[in-house]
Amino acid sequence: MQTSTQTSMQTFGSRLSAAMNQHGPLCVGIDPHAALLRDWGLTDDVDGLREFALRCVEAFGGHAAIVKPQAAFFERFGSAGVAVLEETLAGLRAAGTLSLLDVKRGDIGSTMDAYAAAPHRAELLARRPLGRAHGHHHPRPALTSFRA
Ligand SMILES: O=c1ccn([C@@H]2O[C@H](COP(=O)(O)O)[C@@H](O)[C@H]2O)c(=O)[nH]1
Repeated sequence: MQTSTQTSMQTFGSRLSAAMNQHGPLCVGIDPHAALLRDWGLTDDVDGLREFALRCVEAFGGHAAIVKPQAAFFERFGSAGVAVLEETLAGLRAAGTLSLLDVKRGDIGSTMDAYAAAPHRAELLARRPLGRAHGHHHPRPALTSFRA
């Protein structure tokens, strides 16, 4: 058992390498979009989100090299969703599992839809679109939400 000081003294690369040696080279995504919550028999609200995320922590914590929650699908429920995201990250850390938080604001359609659904209260939001290689569909949900 390592202390947190010993853990923080290791480079991220050496921790990832050790985790991959132990669990294999799999990065598991947590993408709780509305259709997936429904498929799992959960409600598309913050309670359903929390249940989904905690099931993922239970399933993957201690069993995968690294886990990647997609922030968009938590942020769409505002600060309550962000609290679930924090709980998810804390759960992974407690299980000794590395996490990679995906917060890219210029992304594929499904995550841009979720970012656009987040209840921001600003008049404008700065975003950086993906490059041409990823297609041009991504800014549209955000533009639509802010036009409303
Ligand atoms: O180049 C990419 C493409 C997607 N992602 C992330 O993966 C999930 C979406 O996975 P799907 O299998 O398409 O549902 C989402 O979190 C994307 O941000 C990526 O990181 N890089």
